[in-house]
Amino acid sequence: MLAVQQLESGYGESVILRDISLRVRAGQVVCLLGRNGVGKTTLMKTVMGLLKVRKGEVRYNGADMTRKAPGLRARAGIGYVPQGREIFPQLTVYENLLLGLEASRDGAVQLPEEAHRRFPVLPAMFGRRGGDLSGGQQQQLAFARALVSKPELLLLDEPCEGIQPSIVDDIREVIRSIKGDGRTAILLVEQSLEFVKDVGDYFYVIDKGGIAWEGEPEALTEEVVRQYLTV
Ligand SMILES: Nc1ncnc2c1ncn2[C@@H]1O[C@H](COP(=O)(O)OP(=O)(O)OP(=O)(O)O)[C@@H](O)[C@H]1O
Repeated sequence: MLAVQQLESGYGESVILRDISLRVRAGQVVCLLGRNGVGKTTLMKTVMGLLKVRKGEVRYNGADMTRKAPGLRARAGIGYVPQGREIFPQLTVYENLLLGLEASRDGAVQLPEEAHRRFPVLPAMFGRRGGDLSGGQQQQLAFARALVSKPELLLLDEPCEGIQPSIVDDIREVIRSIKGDGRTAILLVEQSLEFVKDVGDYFYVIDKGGIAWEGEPEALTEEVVRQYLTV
């Protein structure tokens, strides 16, 4: 469903990604790995349309998205949970969730049950300001907001960063249950190898601007980890 071909992207003069090709198939959880600063977030932003593609292309369900605006990609079914969550601190939890409807493809005006079924802690906090939630709760809110539009592809950038273990477990369960439903594919950036090995179907390792390694969970050996991931 997502096909990235020979993508080049970066900021100003600096080219961060030189030649990235990868695929995400329907219902899969595909994990992006790589040392700090190799460009994982840059790739997520480029797929979402927040950064320009300089060379190469991004195709989604066969359509060329390379020059499309982020809003259009969202309405085509791509959801995004950015690193650092980016919820609206002044808006309530409920209002933050309502914003997720902007990307709905079916013109829905009410929150689908989907939005909080997977995060049972949220309804009790609907009236609270987003900014008053803990980091872990904000992460759950950002995740739930992205699910409001029922995306077919979800870009999840480090959902467990700086989160307490019990919420990491909740997020793991949500990813597993999304995977179980088979309606939403996930492109996941996450530092914890234990976590990605648990939920991932396929892995890409970024190094020096390109895909240095790719494979299935069984192939992600200690040696691969040493070569591309250990600092
Ligand atoms: N807005 C920006 N302007 C200029 N350079 C940037 C910007 N954002 C990131 N970079 C640079 O791009 C490179 C890739 O950053 P990116 O955040 O994509 O890496 P990452 O693999 O996601 O890292 P991490 O694992 O630490 O989150 C880094 O060298 C970073 O300093």
